[in-house]
Amino acid sequence: MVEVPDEQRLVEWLDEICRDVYQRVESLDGGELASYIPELANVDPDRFAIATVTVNGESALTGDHAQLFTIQSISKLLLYGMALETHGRERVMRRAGVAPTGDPFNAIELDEKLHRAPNPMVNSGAIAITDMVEGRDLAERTDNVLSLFERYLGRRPDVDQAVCASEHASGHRNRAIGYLLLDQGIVDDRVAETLDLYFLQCSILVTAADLALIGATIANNGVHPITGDQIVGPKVARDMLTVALTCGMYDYAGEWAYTVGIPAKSGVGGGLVGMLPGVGGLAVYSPRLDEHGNSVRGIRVFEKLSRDFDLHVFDPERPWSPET
Ligand SMILES: NC(=O)CC[C@H](N)C(=O)O
Repeated sequence: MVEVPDEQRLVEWLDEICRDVYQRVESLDGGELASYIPELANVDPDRFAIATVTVNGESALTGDHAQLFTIQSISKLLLYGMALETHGRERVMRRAGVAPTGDPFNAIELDEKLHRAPNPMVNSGAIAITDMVEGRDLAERTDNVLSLFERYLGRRPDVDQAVCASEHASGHRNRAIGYLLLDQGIVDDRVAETLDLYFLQCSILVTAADLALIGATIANNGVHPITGDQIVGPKVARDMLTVALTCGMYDYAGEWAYTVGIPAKSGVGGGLVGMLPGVGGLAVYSPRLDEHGNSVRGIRVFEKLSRDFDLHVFDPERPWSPET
């Protein structure tokens, strides 16, 4: 059983283990920058950050933790939480189920029997969920999304306009998904606007430290570790964690749940955030991706930490299991 220090020394310990794993993983230079959205290839491939924030709001930050990058698919998790809060589980479930697909995140795929997207973490489900953002027009709906992020981050985030324009220019597959959702009666008849909003949410700029804070909030039953605000209800946080564990890593989700066992969400911008329930959030930024669209170094950091410290949520030796 791994010995973890008490609350006072926890953050120092986290700092130490993150610095150590950072050094061990830094030399890994496999993977490619995402280029199907051309603007995403314009980042420094060597950037690397590891950030942790505990449920008490303490943080340990290593490497390029203040570097901004686009959140991409990690936004899907936050929007899913907002949809559950605003519309309730039943209405959300009518649009997106909770079945992992085993297919790439941008597969043009619907559950034809149930007339819904497979899950909210792949593009079809995410677009169906973004369609649920309330507001009379794009400006109002954008404002709602940015306000949601503001509650998690403690500041209103910026949007990378170049990436957003690039997504817009190259997003034909997402457009195809949007219109398929309309054809199936899953979304409302404002697909072009909803896609604009989806491109925008993916282009929101965050740091690894921001992601760790988001993770810590979700891991803390939806209570923000610093402001103490209830950002999402505990049941919604539970649903977010569950879907993150089963679907958060796209077609790598099964292997991820099996080997790493930490609810997590990745994005093609190179961000990866994991939630350790009751403990905190752990985030990595490194933009070189594997064939699934997950950060290569990000995966390695989580694999090592999970293995070395028994962090799998079902690990009987887990240092922070409820009974300890
Ligand atoms: N996996 C991702 O991060 C995908 C998000 C990206 N904006 C897309 O829609 O293709």
